[in-house]
Amino acid sequence: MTELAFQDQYADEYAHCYGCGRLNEDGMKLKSYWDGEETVCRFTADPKFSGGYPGFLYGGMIASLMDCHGAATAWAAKARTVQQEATRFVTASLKVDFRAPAPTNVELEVRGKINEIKGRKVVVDLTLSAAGKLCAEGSAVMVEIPINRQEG
Ligand SMILES: CCCCCCCCCCCCCC(=O)SCCNC(=O)CCNC(=O)[C@H](O)C(C)(C)COP(=O)(O)OP(=O)(O)OC[C@H]1O[C@@H](n2cnc3c(N)ncnc32)[C@H](O)[C@@H]1OP(=O)(O)O
Repeated sequence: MTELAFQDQYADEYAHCYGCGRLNEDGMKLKSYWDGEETVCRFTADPKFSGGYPGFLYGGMIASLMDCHGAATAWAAKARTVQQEATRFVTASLKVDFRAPAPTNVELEVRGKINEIKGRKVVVDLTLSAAGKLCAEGSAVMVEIPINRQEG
């Protein structure tokens, strides 16, 4: 059985994100899934995304991976909790602590854990690891777009 990624279940109008939109031809097309009570997203970064030193990822990309996986985790958490499809979550706040350099050309694992669900807000705790080593951790406040937001 092939499990559908969270991002592949977004409505078309919300599927254009550079990080995770399935309809963005130039994007990274990140995919997030449930793993028990946590969520997981795996991604191997091309060396062109290096930071100041060859072989290691630049910080903006680390934040981007955590951001997109956080938004997808919020979407899935809402869908699982209220048994009703959510619209799309946008990032209100993203905090990242960089604990160790993250390598390029190595599969990275981004994990999400629901910290709080309150109304349209979902707070997600996030980690990013490489070969079991923690490289970054943080949290994101994600807010669901109201259905009529685009019309206003
Ligand atoms: C950007 C959307 C455009 C239109 C949609 C087109 C589709 C796009 C689809 C793709 C999108 C692209 C995806 C991307 O690229 S997401 C990356 C970029 N992110 C954005 O562009 C988002 C810009 N910001 C906003 O649009 C608004 O500020 C949002 C929607 C986030 C909240 O404003 P809104 O007035 O709606 O909500 P609220 O004020 O009632 O707050 C609700 C709850 O959240 C809490 N909170 C809020 N901010 C913060 C904060 N900084 N720290 C901590 N908490 C914060 C707040 O206390 C409250 O919680 P509580 O007090 O009840 O506990």
